[in-house]
Amino acid sequence: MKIAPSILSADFARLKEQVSLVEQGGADWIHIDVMDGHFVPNLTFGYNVVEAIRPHTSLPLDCHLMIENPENFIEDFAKAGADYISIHFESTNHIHGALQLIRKNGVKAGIVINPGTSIEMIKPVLHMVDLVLVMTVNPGFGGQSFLNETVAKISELYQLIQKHHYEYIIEVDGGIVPETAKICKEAGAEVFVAGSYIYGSENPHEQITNLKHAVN
Ligand SMILES: O=C(CO)[C@@H](O)[C@H](O)COP(=O)(O)O
Ligand SMILES: [Co+2]
Repeated sequence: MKIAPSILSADFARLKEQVSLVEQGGADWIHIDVMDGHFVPNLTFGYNVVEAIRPHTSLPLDCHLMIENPENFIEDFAKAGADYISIHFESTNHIHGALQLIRKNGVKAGIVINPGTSIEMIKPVLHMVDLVLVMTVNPGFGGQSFLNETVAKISELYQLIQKHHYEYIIEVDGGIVPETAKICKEAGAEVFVAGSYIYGSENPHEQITNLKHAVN
């Protein structure tokens, strides 16, 4: 089980320290939310932030691209030091090619499924991903409430791994606190993204420990 703090809720003026803080607190991955103001109604940062963070942590950098036509930036994120690049099914007309391009650049490939997207849509690419990121809120903002109706999708994705021997792991993102993390873990999730629960606290270390206890 892996805990992936999302720097979306970190203090951007002290990003280097904020990344070290969660690394020392037991985080397993660093989750990086990239938003373009088109695919989602919010704007964050680009691959230059990945490049800036890379020398300051040994943890895998998990890049969640909420951008239109992500294929245009995959090489840049790979060169910047991304370990995982996850793209939304709806963000490109060429999902198959974009996922191929991620792996071609030596990076692990993830597909992201929105609360309103059915598993049926992503079935044709499940054999070619290392990760399926299940959005447990609508993408675009931190601090939203967990959507219970997304849990059935985690279970379905987990059953598909058993049935077809797929190699992906399941990550959940949005509204993750110990209670919701436990529900997702029981459904088959292995990676738990948390932004406001960790960085919104005076004691991020304690919050990471709470999440670990809930899922281990
Ligand atoms: O991708 C996103 C939001 O679009 C997330 O990664 C958020 O950063 C999660 O924030 P919390 O719900 O944990 O506050
Ligand atoms: Co995210």
